[in-house]
Amino acid sequence: MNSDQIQALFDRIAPVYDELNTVLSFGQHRIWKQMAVKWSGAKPGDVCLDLCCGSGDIAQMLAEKVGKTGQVYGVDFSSVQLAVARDRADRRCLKPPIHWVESDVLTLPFDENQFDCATMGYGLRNVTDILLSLKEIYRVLKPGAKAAILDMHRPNNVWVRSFQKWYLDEVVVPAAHRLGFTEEYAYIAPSLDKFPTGAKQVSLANQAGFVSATHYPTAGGTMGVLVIQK
Ligand SMILES: C/C(=C\Cc1cc(O)c2ccccc2c1O)CCC[C@H](C)CCC[C@H](C)CCCC(C)C
Ligand SMILES: C[S@@+](CC[C@H](N)C(=O)[O-])C[C@H]1O[C@@H](n2cnc3c(N)ncnc32)[C@H](O)[C@@H]1O
Repeated sequence: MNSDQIQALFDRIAPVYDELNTVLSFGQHRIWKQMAVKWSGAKPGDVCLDLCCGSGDIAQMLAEKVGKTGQVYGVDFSSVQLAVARDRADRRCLKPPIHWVESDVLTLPFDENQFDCATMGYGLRNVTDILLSLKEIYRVLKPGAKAAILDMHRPNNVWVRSFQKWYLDEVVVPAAHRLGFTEEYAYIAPSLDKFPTGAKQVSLANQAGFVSATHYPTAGGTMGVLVIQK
């Protein structure tokens, strides 16, 4: 899929996105997202960036962490996801208010060395150029700052991998089919098949210039968080 097709896909599924994530992950996605926020090192007063923010779960968690002296920027190229994000955050009257930015994360509209931390949830697997995306994150982070990148992962254990494939094909796609989004959710499995493993992600992060990079598998290896430091 090219970038326009990915953007259109996330525009289309925006109305069902949050609820399906909660149902299909049994609410666990919020725990995985909190892990990424914690490992990004976000603290009160920080200026943080949430890339591929979608409907804004992680940006909201960052806003709670940085408090009213901090700032949070949520970036996504799907205007419909951003509208959902803005609406959800407005209803919570968060302090600080989150700056919602419509942009491609491969060409971020920010100067270099601007952010104290960054997060990305389920975004890296969807960008068309992973190395370029990591280089852009590197460019906008301050020296010493960290980013935590959460995404699905292919587990090493063959039984868990079989379960994951079965779950995606036989639970996720049929659930989405009932809502009219078969193709959109059928895209997850092949995108995961070609997504680099944790070790390869570490190598790409090093290539992008990060001084340290560690991949932490979670949820039996079906998810992973790549933690990188500039
Ligand atoms: C946060 C989740 C999904 C995000 C997501 C990412 C994408 O790239 C998409 C692309 C296209 C359409 C939708 C999405 C999308 O929603 C929720 C995770 C749901 C997973 C499908 C759940 C996978 C669960 C694992 C097999 C392990 C289950 C462990 C559980 C604790 C029992
Ligand atoms: C699976 S959603 C994740 C949303 C949110 N981070 C979460 O964890 O729920 C992926 C998001 O990445 C966005 N995205 C994918 N590629 C992008 C790109 N190149 N630039 C900006 N946003 C992108 C999509 O529009 C979508 O909202």
